[in-house]
Amino acid sequence: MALRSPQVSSSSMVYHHRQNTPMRAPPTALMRNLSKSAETLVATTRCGKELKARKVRSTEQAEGSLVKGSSSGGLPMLVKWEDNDSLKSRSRNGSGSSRAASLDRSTQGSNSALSSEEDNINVVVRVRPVNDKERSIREQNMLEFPGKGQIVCQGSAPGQKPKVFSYNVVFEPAATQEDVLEYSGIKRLLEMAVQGFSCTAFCYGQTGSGKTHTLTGPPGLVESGASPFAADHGLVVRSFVYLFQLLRDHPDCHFVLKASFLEIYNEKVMDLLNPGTSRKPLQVRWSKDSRSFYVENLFTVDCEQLDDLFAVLEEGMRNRSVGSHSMNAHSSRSHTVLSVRVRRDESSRDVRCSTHGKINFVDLAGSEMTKRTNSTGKTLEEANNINRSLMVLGYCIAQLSDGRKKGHIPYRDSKLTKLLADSLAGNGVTLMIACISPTKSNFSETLNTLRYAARAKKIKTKPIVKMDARDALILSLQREVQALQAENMHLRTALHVQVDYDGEGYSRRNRGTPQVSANKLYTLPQTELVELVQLHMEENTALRQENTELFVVRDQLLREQELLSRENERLLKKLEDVNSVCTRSPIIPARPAYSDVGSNDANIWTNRTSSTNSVISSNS
Ligand SMILES: Nc1ncnc2c1ncn2[C@@H]1O[C@H](COP(=O)(O)OP(=O)(O)OP(=O)(O)O)[C@@H](O)[C@H]1O
Repeated sequence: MALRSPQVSSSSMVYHHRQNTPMRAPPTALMRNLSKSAETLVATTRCGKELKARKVRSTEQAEGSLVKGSSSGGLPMLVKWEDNDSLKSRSRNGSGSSRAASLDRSTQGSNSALSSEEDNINVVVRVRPVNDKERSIREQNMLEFPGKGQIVCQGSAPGQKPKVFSYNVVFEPAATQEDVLEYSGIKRLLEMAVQGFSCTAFCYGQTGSGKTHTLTGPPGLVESGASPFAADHGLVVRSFVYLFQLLRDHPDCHFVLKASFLEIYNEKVMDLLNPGTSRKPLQVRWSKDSRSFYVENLFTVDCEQLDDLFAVLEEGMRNRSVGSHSMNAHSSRSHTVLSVRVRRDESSRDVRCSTHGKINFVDLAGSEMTKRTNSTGKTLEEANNINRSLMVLGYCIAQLSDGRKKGHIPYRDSKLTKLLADSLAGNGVTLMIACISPTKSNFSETLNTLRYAARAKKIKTKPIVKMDARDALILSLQREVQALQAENMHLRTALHVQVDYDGEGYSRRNRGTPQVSANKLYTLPQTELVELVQLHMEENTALRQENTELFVVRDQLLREQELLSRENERLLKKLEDVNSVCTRSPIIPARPAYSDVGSNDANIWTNRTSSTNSVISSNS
């Protein structure tokens, strides 16, 4: 197994987060599969930890091709998000246990065909508690939670009607970080990332509404190197722990994890794991192969242990741009994207197949009313850039959610939307966590966020599994061969053609594709792989030809059968005519008949009238 067996059960987990142990070099199995242009770089974090990373010219392009609507052993059937009614919102007293079961269903059906059905973006809302400042000025609470994923916003002016919104789940102010892990649906995303899907969880909302708190906890917690089991840790650390649990549950698979962490600051993409002295921005490019945007030359860290993922998070959190304004002392001044790529190598039958899943955690900078945040100078410039990119995001969401409009979606108008394009309307699985504040002074921003979130709920994506082109080809050819063999067998049986089945396959004249074991397939040189693919293609063609011939024979037989039955009908009709003539004649005996049902001579031809006839003749 490329990945070292993780030790993550809450009781047995060993956590070395603050130790200065260097990360392990990438396993040799991985080295072979990386592009030759990749170079290994070593960076040292501020706490002295080595981040050994591979800088690949095009991380996305090296990832192989897409397989739509196909299945491989172990891929999950896509399950629709639960409807609103089945997911109760978290109550103030902390009850909410019934939701776990309904979300967990998504992991079932692991042998079913992978559907390419559309999937709605899952939208949950988290309401932060009233803070000390708001409490000190006795700010009014504007929100009510009637349950069933609903939020009621009281009218801000007298006589104004309350507005009701509904979502998949609503986390009330009393909800804990653990509740968000359990009931937001993030576990499903992680499970799907392990299965090969591209998944994204992003937090959206106004400044100070709790986005960073939801993802990484209170300010400074991650950087302080707190235990991974600290109650305040956000979704990211909790997801890392859950991810390693999932990997441990698949001992038959090889996993390779790679992580990257970037921020979009003033419309420039910066590498948070390799900030360098000059903070040179990275380019966002379009990949023709994967048909998505990617960041060129992004630092990617091989993560063999849970500890490695924590180091990546900690380093990125130290390097991200944070500022202060009147609404948030630790305000994110950039959008950040933390990505963990999960490569899974699995052997099923004779095929070794690799899937490339991904989980992105996106912490968006909050929208700001610059008047309220009293922004000036640098903070004002940051706020303008943040608001501009969020406006483009909002426009894309509005366009995508309107099923009637099929027009242009302006992804290219900002770096943020370029990088989120695939999550919003592409081939990914997406969770949006809309963060809001409950107080009256934030009312209009809260309404805006709730409207955004309601729109996002209507967006559909079409999740697909990413596989290596070679694996995808061999897998699909083998499936086709199997389907054709089954058809062949069926046709031969129907036509009573002799079939010699030897346990491995049917005895065939020209077919002799070698059965290569899973391990051997992996070690085969390129030339032999090409030969194997060619053999499969030849076998395919031969089976197709034979099946076509069998179909022709079957059609001929069907035609003959039809002719025969017509002839039968004609003869029967003739017999009827003869019989009717006979019954009309007093001297000719009537047609033969079956003997009475139930008599001992059932189904034996008798001629009831023949005895009568003999009587008649004797009488005459
Ligand atoms: N659910 C919560 N429980 C307790 N404290 C919270 C909660 N949500 C937010 N806070 C606190 O409120 C403050 C602001 O939250 P946070 O920095 O996460 O907001 P933000 O939406 O990320 O803001 P910005 O967009 O400006 O970065 C922080 O001190 C945070 O710890």
